[in-house]
Amino acid sequence: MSAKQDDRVPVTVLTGFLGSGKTTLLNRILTENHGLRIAVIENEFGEVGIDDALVLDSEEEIFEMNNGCICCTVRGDLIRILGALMRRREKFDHILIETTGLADPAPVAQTFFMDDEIAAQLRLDAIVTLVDAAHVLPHLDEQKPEGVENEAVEQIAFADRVVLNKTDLADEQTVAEVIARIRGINAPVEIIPARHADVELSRILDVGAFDLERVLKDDPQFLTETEHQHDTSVTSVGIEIDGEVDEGRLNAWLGKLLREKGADIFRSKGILALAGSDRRYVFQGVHMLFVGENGAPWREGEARRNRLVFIGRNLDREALTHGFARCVVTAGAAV
Ligand SMILES: Nc1nc2c(ncn2[C@@H]2O[C@H](COP(=O)(O)OP(=O)(O)OP(=O)(O)O)[C@@H](O)[C@H]2O)c(=O)[nH]1
Repeated sequence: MSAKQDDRVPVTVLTGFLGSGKTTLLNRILTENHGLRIAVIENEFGEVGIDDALVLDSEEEIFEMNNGCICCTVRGDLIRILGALMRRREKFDHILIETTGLADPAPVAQTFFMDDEIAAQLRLDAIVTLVDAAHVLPHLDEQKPEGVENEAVEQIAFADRVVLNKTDLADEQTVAEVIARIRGINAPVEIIPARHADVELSRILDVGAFDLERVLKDDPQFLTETEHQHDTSVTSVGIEIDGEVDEGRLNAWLGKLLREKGADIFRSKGILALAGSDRRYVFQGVHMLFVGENGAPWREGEARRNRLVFIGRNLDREALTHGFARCVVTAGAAV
């Protein structure tokens, strides 16, 4: 049966390492005029959830799963949300699942084959993996302890489509090297180069690309494997402090921090209240690169609460919390 004859609801799994551009692609999908009604399930890694504020307002239904990783601890929640969606299946045409940057897509994909009720109503359409052309190589090269998987490699191995994103940040030689590495992990995968995840949606949505036979050939245990081990050396530090932030101090602190520790700080993001501004300030960092921009205005009477998260290795919670607290100029209580 071809994907077009199959009347089950197609599901796209968006995966890719921390900071590779999943939310950017999600926002593109949510704002583009494709006529599809999409239900979105979002899973975020980090003690403090930021992505809910980064996903653009849209008509679509969005379910957040922030208290664990979709590929293990909250898989039960995923099944429950899918179950609830199936009971209202006439309300949407497509389901999109954004995994955390540290998720192994295999257990998420398994969900669509191991639960009979789900398998009868939903069809895994494709695993779409975002790859950050500028930052992926060191993550692919990381040596992990025995038995611990390399998530960046797994995400590419399981991809039905790779969106090779951030080609604006990498030179030609690096892009060619990244493509060769992707081919080495997953030879037949379609690779779509992109900037700011500007992909033609017809190349990634409703493409009928997930191929269970191919997966079983590469990984005969796919349908039976239940155990996998995460790299527990990657952790997160979340900070929530009320008050207003001095922009000069913030830039000096964050600039120095990411210059010195950017190899270990894989990802940073935050929603901040800058002194003198009535709009939220959104900052996003991937290793040493960071950008800040104004977001939506604070609502009347809303507490100016700064929320930040750092994800990486060897994070010094106290130094990060104190460093940020020194950028806050009006009195606030650390939470
Ligand atoms: N220069 C450049 N920046 C990009 C591109 N795509 C995304 N970004 C920026 O990279 C940062 C991370 O992008 P996100 O879409 O939040 O990445 P993500 O994969 O959702 O990140 P996690 O939440 O950590 O999993 C943001 O500041 C984006 O604006 C690109 O192609 N080029």
